[in-house]
Amino acid sequence: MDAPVLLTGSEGRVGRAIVERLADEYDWRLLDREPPAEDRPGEFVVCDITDYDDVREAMEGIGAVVHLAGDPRPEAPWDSVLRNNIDGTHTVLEAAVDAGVDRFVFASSNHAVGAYETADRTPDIYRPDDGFALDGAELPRPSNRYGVSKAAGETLGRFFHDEHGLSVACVRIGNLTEGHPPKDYERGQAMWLSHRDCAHLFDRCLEADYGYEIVYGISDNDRKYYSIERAREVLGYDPRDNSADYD
Ligand SMILES: NC(=O)C1=CN([C@@H]2O[C@H](COP(=O)(O)OP(=O)(O)OC[C@H]3O[C@@H](n4cnc5c(N)ncnc54)[C@H](O)[C@@H]3O)[C@@H](O)[C@H]2O)C=CC1
Ligand SMILES: O=C1O[C@H](COP(=O)(O)O)[C@@H](O)[C@H](O)[C@H]1O
Repeated sequence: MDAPVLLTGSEGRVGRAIVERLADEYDWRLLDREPPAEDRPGEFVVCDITDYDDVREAMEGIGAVVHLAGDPRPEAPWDSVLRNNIDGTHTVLEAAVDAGVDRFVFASSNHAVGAYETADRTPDIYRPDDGFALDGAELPRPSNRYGVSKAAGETLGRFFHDEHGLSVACVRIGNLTEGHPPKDYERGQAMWLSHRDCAHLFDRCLEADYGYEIVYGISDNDRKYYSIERAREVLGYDPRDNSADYD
């Protein structure tokens, strides 16, 4: 990717995991409603993603967008996810297409499919050797309003791909935890995403060729019940971490 990459939500957990590891790989333009707490590579834009004019200006000359900005709380109230996650994502997509951006990588979530974790399936699905698996082709089944907003973002991406030819990758991120998987939390261990694999996965989303994809953003955990085969096949994702290595 030779053109600059716009990453929204850069001051958050996922944004920092990506940019810290890929600082020299791309010409970054970082965006957040909060100013940077410390030096960041490239340019920095402080604006709210719901402000079309500001976002459109930030898109000038951009080749690809990594869209992370939003309310990440599973318990977030409807007014917040409606504004930040749904209207905000629509605004970023519209500004990207208007600016001629080629590629859009969207931070979706495990909560877009959380309701597949039914009482009869859990906790067994969080353990190795259980046969249940999701592969990204299944319908969304949100477990809360936040998950609804993430499923809406995926569908917005599908529309902008079909309508405008934008390459779109939706990454259903599991549980990003630095240094080791969550402790004493089987769900978190099943869907752990290490910082190293997170940066690698988003790097592949910026480099691979695809039209519209939904993939799972997790490390290669023995406990996983999300398949990462599509990410391997289409993106060349090759995770190096496994939550079982920390048992
Ligand atoms: N951390 C995780 O394990 C997971 C994160 N995700 C998703 O990844 C994305 C990033 O998550 P985190 O980094 O953990 O969240 P975070 O809360 O640490 O970072 C989000 C960043 O977005 C910014 N932001 C929020 N609303 C904004 C707006 N309207 N305009 C401009 N900036 C805005 C915030 O200032 C913050 O710096 C989110 O979309 C979240 O839903 C999905 C699954 C798991
Ligand atoms: O989408 C997200 O999911 C992770 C994992 O969900 P959890 O309910 O098992 O914690 C969550 O940690 C993160 O904050 C959220 O954005």
